[in-house]
Amino acid sequence: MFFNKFVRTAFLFRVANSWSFNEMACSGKQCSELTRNISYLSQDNAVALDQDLFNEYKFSVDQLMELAGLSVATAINKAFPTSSYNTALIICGPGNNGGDGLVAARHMTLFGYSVSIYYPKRTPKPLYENLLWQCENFGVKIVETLPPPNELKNQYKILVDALFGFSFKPPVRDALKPALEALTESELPVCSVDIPSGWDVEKGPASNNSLKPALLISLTAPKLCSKPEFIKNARHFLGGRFVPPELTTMFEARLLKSSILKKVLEAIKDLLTQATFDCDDNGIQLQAMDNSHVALVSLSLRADGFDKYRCDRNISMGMNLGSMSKILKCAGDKDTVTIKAQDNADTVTFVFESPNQEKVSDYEMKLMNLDLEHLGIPETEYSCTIRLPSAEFARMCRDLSQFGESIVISCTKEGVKFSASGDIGSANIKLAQTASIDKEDEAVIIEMDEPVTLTFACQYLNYFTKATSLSPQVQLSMSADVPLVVEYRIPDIGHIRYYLAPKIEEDDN
Ligand SMILES: NC(=O)C1=CN([C@@H]2O[C@H](COP(=O)(O)OP(=O)(O)OC[C@H]3O[C@@H](n4cnc5c(N)ncnc54)[C@H](O)[C@@H]3O)[C@@H](O)[C@H]2O)[C@@H](O)CC1
Ligand SMILES: [K+]
Repeated sequence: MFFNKFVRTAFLFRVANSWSFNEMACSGKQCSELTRNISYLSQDNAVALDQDLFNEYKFSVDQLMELAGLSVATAINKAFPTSSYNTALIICGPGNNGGDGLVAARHMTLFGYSVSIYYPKRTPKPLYENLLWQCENFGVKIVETLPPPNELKNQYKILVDALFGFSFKPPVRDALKPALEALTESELPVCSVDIPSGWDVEKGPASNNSLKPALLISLTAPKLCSKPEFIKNARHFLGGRFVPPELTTMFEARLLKSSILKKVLEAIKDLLTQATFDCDDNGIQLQAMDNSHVALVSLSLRADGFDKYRCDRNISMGMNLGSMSKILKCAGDKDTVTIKAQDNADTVTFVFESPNQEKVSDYEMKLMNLDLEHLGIPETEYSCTIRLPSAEFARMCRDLSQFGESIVISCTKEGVKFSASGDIGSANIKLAQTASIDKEDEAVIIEMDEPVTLTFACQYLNYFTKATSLSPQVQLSMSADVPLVVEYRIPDIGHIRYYLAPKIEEDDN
């Protein structure tokens, strides 16, 4: 299905959730700001989207056309109000673009315009015939012969270009040339429906003589020719609410158990007050220095570890972890959690569902603009790696921190020793490699190329052990003069790693 592959982008969110039109861009400075991150459809994609709307989403042509025509009339009324532009000529072509023009004619009449239609090549289908019939009954004048282009401005204040839409293939055939000439040569402001007629749907205007619309109303989604470099000073609106809101989400990650996310947050929130979650096809990454710039936290959650994961475009979401933690506290441990975001949005949504779906709650959190500070972590071969039960490590760090501010970790052939000393005395805990590994989770495994002894701040090790509930084992990797890595592998989904620089031996004098 084309939709699912392609069209979950920002602007569709706007289409689905806004009124029947949205001003996306206008002349001057605002233009580039507002259109900067918009995605544009190629001609093939526009046709495929059209088919999806009919076939997958069961819209009827008249339904879409009615909304399209209403949004065209509404945008025109906004850009060219009846107070100054009370007479309009709508030039309708043989296809659906022309049909949009016929619908717009009816609505514009109701808005107070005096509307005429030029409809030279009528397609004998009940849809168009009925629309034309309705126009006549609404008092819309039907023009059979076009006056020369230079005389149009004596009779009309604006022209509406409903001649060709996204199915146009240049060059224009002779029968419709006069209609196009009227649009390009009249010197009246032209309001183009979906595509400025005569333009290449993807490459824009063919030459300097091509139509220069004053207003463009893109329908459903802007096509490539509506990029700012082509439409220059035209005002640009997006019309039509055709897209189911569900499809407008561009990022969605779902975990059957919210407890994993809660635990992840518990494991980082004392070290970081805010952090950026970088999401792409592969999953979610977070990398940040702690508040005092001593330790580095690196979190990786793989896409395949989620029960559902979709990320149509890379996004970075800056989050306040205190706020996120408050929100996650509202989820029951057995609740399913879904994180959702729209492209370009300034909020992220957390949805919690109870196991039997009887309770569904959603929480929207404001995102933050954080400076991205990506630190390359070099691949390092470590002299020692020690794997031990995470609960054991937590307990040792807690116990030893009663003796002093630092813990010395010393890894030799005999085993690994954790020690601390201070005013009340000293403490040493020695662990030897487990002789036989019956239960992997309880094993102590030491791999050593060279003995290493390093000193670390207790406070940070204790922060790291907040991740204990994420994994039964923890791995410590050490080499002389490089940061210690404390790694917790989160089963089936990823890992959290903490990096901490060793303390330099203090000179007693
Ligand atoms: N899918 C959507 O999202 C919607 C599409 N709508 C409208 O539908 C339009 C597309 O409609 P259609 O596919 O019917 O196509 P068009 O309205 O773009 O025009 C096709 C007609 O123009 C003729 N034509 C093509 N190239 C020509 C040339 N070089 N010289 C002379 N005649 C030429 C074709 O023979 C055909 O009769 C859109 O641009 C939009 O305005 C709206 O009605 C509703 C929503
Ligand atoms: K058009």
